Amino acid sequence: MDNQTQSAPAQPAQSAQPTEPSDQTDGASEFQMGSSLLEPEFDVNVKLNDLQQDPNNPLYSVKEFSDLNLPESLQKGISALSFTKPSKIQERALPLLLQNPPQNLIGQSQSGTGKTAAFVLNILSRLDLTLQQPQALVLAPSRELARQILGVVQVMGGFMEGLTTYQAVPDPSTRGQQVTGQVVVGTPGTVMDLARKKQLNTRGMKVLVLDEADNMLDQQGLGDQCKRVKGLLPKDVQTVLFSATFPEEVLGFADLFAPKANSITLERTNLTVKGIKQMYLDVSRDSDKYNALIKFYGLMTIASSIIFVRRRETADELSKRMESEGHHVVTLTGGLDGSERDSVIDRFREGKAKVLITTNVLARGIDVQTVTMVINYDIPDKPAPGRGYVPDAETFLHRVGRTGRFGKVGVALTLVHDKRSWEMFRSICQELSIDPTKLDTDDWDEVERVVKNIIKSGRNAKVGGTMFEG
Ligand SMILES: Nc1ncnc2c1ncn2[C@@H]1O[C@H](COP(=O)(O)OP(=O)(O)OP(=O)(O)O)[C@@H](O)[C@H]1O
Repeated sequence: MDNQTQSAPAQPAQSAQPTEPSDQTDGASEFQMGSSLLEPEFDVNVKLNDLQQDPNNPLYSVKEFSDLNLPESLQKGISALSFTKPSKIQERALPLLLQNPPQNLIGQSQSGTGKTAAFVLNILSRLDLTLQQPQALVLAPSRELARQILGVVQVMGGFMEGLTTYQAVPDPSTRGQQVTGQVVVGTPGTVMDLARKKQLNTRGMKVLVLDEADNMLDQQGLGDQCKRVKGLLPKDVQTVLFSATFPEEVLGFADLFAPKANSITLERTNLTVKGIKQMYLDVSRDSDKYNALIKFYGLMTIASSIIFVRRRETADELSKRMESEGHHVVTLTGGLDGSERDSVIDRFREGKAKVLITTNVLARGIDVQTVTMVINYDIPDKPAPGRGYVPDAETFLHRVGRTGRFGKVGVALTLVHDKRSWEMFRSICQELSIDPTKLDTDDWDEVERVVKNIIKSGRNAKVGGTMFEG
């Protein structure tokens, strides 16, 4: 597979993933939406329309895409994706991003609200298609996210004659290749490597985007790489940082990374997505978590589900055990090589695999619209100087945000098994103002009924309308 692609007019570019225009931008095909449990297209659009009329909803906007002064080719790209109206972040960020001279932006919006399209439209509208050189760079924390973003660039830019892209993720088949793609999307390590080997010319770069920016700047290794990459770009590069979370301490260095940026931020109490129904199961021992998981297998396969664990080893053990008992699952961890990872995520997107076990490597950004259930098999934690490991509310929010995308509903189920895990979960819920529903392990039929009902409802009918009270 070639990392460098050129798009033909009126035809989305070829990429690592098929990129047919559909409302699933990541290359997943329509058939995934065909489950009898999912609503007819018409109902889905009517409900999305309702959500977009509600000023309290993150998908609300007063404007139409046609009000945003985008070139016709991009309007066509938007239509190819079946987007009818912008979301709040798209409506607010695009005018700020598109103004000249270009200004930096720090943009925050809940998971699944369309941040990718906001920064991709800005990039595409700033390209000079007559120049065959890198002009925009997007950095993402994982290979899978970089590939997904590239897919959006290619579909959205599918009507721009001569658009070229480059996927900068580790790939032995492209060793030594000179990068000529106008839009480069990759992980910081590979991008730095390409620049060091002079395969990537950074002098013509006009836009730099950090997706999942808080994560990229916060982690020591990644943050250093991002800073080094930025140091290679022209001084006046437009720097754009996007994430669903920007903890206070990160906003400090975000300002240094994107000086004088316009900013769109959210109140801490407003971070959660209302369509994601939060539930938990209280089991008595660590070993009972497995049995609880197995009880959920049927519900997990109604559409697609992701199970998050803390360690690669747990992912491997769980998958071996589940497979040996006849449950079909796939696993994606940093322990696999690049082509294996590509094949796992592609199968999951295509609906060929319905249950994915993974670590935090896929906690952020991944957009697979059929995911109706996220399971926190282990509660996310992070190291804190002098305090050991503490609950990680940001990662929790990103993990559960793999469901409930763009107004859809989803279930987030967290397993607690002892005092410590209970306290960690409680602290996360408090921090995020989540009021989870306890599922009763004595009545599995009821659990099944409740969860099925949520999954069946497809779209969150109205903001604030909770399925469970108390
Ligand atoms: N205006 C729109 N109308 C309809 N669907 C949209 C619109 N904008 C984006 N989407 C769809 O919404 C889904 C979520 O978008 P996206 O992945 O950009 O979310 P995000 O805000 O980046 O989420 P995360 O914080 O999890 O990375 C995608 O499937 C995308 O195609």
